[in-house]
Amino acid sequence: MAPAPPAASAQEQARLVEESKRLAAYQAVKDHLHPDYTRIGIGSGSTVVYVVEAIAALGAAATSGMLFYPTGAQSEELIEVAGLRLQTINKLPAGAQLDVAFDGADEVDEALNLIKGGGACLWQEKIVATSAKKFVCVADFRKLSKRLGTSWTKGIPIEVLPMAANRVLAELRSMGAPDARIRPGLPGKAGAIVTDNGMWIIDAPFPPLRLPTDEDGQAGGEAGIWTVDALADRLIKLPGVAEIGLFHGQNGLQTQNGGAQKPVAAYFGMADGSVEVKTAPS
Ligand SMILES: O=C[C@H](O)[C@H](O)[C@H](O)COP(=O)(O)O
Repeated sequence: MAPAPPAASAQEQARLVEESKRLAAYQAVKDHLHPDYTRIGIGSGSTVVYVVEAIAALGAAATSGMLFYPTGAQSEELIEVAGLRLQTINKLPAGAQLDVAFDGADEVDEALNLIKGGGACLWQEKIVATSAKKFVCVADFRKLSKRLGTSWTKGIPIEVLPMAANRVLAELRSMGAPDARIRPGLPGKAGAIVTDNGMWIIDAPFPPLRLPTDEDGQAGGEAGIWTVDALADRLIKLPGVAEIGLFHGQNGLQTQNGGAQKPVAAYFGMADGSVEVKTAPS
């Protein structure tokens, strides 16, 4: 039997991950940013950096007629530094939609449900994604998963009003996430992390979330086992919860108030240099 190939060094692994993010972003922009688009949503995180890079690389002649809508302080800065035209989602005329929104994810399941908020951005991301005619997800190979909560085990990020955080924590623990905790601030910041919206984040690790097609696909919280939709519907109703990092429901354009939380397509940069595209079931 041939000896197993040596494991990639940490440095090589990090390079692979960055390269796969870049590949996914460039492909997603190529496929989904049409030249006649005028309103583009830009998400948050390290993968979106490459989305903005890919858009800026098209040149001013291609992008000068486009307005870019951020999902927080980081993407606002990315847009400005790239020389793209910044606009706020609050200025979107009534009844109008973004042509497309690009964003990353922490985990994507086979039905294109997402966990988001690993970088403490999720509320504005959900507003921008659901304001778009089509939402496109960009990610690296580590994010591709059969069920949410399998590879992203830090928990579902939940944005909460600080004065209600302990009440929400108690609810989450009784719902099947005994290790739910308030996310601490980064080094140099005492106390909890504070979001762009002045809220805190609770990370709630639940057992992997089921899909309706699973054998136990009706799981509604018995013994802490949930489907994505049942858990999301319960979480968003907890008093004190501002928004949740589960993007779920239907794919594609759906309501009169906006589009879907789930992407129409998810682009994954793979370790072998290819890009795998998963599209929403019609
Ligand atoms: O809070 C952060 C956002 O939801 C990000 O889009 C998500 O965490 C993915 O980030 P990254 O592209 O850095 O993995």
